[in-house]
Amino acid sequence: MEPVLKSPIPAGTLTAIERSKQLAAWTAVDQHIKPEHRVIGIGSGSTVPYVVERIVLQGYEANKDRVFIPTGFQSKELIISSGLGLGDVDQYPTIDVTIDGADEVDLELNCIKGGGACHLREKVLAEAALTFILVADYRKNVDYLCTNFKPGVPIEVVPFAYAKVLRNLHESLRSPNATLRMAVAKAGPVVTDNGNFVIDAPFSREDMTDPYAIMARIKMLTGVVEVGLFCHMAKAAYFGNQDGSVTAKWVGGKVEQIPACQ
Ligand SMILES: O=C(CO)[C@H](O)[C@H](O)COP(=O)(O)O
Repeated sequence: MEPVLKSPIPAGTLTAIERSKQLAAWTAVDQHIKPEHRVIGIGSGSTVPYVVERIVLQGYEANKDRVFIPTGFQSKELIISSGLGLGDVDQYPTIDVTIDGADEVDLELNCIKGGGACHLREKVLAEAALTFILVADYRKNVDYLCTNFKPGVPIEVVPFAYAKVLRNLHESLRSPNATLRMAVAKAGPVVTDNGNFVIDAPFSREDMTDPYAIMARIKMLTGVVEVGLFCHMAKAAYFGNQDGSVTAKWVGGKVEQIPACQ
């Protein structure tokens, strides 16, 4: 039987923010996950379940020969519970399309990622992808990074180096408020899927005019595993808006307003 293209979530039960995440995710899937795509990267966060929701709605025939690569524990569980085929990036180092969320996206499609502490695997899957697409709600659509997302740039570090990297950030990299991310329902720091810690480092507007430069400097600090600044990687970013439309920003500067899909 052909799938019915509608959300399994009853209409009207989503908040405005959740609806905007869903709109972005659905539009990105409709535009970028095509029948010929066999290996698909699935990002992390609260927007990505809507990506998987729309992929599932493409139906059994479309999905039966596909492999889905997760960026962490959450997306692995999502892939399995949705009945999709699971693979890993060491088996599939070339991915057709990766779709992922973002904490903030600037005019040039540079973005902050790692709000969910998954940015190491997320960056590997973004780099492995022939096409990397971002999906987010309207709050993430900014001109400069660190505008609305106040925690700053997530930096994954090996545990024994965290104090040294914090000192480097405070003293040499102009991020005096960089802090170790603490867990909420556990005493002590957040531990990533890779067994590492995360530092959140806010940067000034001046530094965020050239996020690649600051990313390169942070990456050079010994003990840093990965930086949650993804520069010059995304082909397009989709933002769900409060009025039901979707804004698509493309690499090169083109901006489109897309009516909501049904
Ligand atoms: O980078 C991420 C996880 O490491 C997420 O993609 C990012 O935090 C966005 O999440 P959400 O869709 O919940 O806003």
